[in-house]
Amino acid sequence: MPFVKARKKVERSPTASVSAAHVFETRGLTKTYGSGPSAVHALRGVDLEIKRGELIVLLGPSGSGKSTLLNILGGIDRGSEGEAFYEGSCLTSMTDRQLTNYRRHHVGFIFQFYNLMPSLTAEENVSLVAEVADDPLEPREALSMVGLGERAGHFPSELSGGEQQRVAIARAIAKNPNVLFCDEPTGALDSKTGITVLKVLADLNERLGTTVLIVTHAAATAAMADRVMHFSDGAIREIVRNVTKADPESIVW
Ligand SMILES: Nc1ncnc2c1ncn2[C@@H]1O[C@H](COP(=O)(O)OP(=O)(O)OP(=O)(O)O)[C@@H](O)[C@H]1O
Repeated sequence: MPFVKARKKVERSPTASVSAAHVFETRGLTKTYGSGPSAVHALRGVDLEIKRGELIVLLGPSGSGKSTLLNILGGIDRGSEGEAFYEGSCLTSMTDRQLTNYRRHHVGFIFQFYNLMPSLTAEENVSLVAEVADDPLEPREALSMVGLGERAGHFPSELSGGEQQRVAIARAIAKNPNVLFCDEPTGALDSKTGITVLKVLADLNERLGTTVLIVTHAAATAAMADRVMHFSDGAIREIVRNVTKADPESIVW
């Protein structure tokens, strides 16, 4: 029986809220950069619903809007029109302070480049983030969860690319977030190391019930998802539900 975390309460935005049946919901979400003839329509009216504990993979060509959606759901960016809800609270109308709180206490980010501090050990890198969270995991516990408990005292330069990415994952999960946003988490890794990293993400999703969203160009990753959202030209063209989730190790790359 997987251990499912108690959900933390998000600070309510003063405006509309929907029922919190889903961890995320968007309605007619658009994002336009610039204006006039040079405007870029990164999102053209996205409607989606994501349930708690789902593992979602977002696929699509370069420039189709995947990272833009991830950044808006993660509170890094704001939509132009439409609405995005987290646990029933409207992200699109939160103040900057509320969005900062949301990012700090509810979400973890993993990017292609690990952005570890080179002068700090793995444990110190994880501690930095855990210090600002309100219900953090012990840094060593987070490192153990990604299989690096024995490497806590090592510096990034002493770790392989895959190990550094696992430290970055430990740093993200040490906040004990409800949602993990992963933007090309295996983009800088060879396929074997990438599979190790994907396995860690699948394991966290399974064991902690953390909702995981993965943006990737590696189409084979789709097999490990509950649902796959296919993007094209700023819109979701198709959503495919997998009957069974594949173990990342069984995926043929
Ligand atoms: N800050 C910005 N200013 C102007 N245009 C932007 C900005 N950020 C993104 N865009 C544009 O928005 C569109 C969607 O970008 P986005 O990064 O979401 O695509 P993506 O599907 O994640 O692409 P990739 O797979 O290459 O990362 C692209 O045309 C991009 O150039």
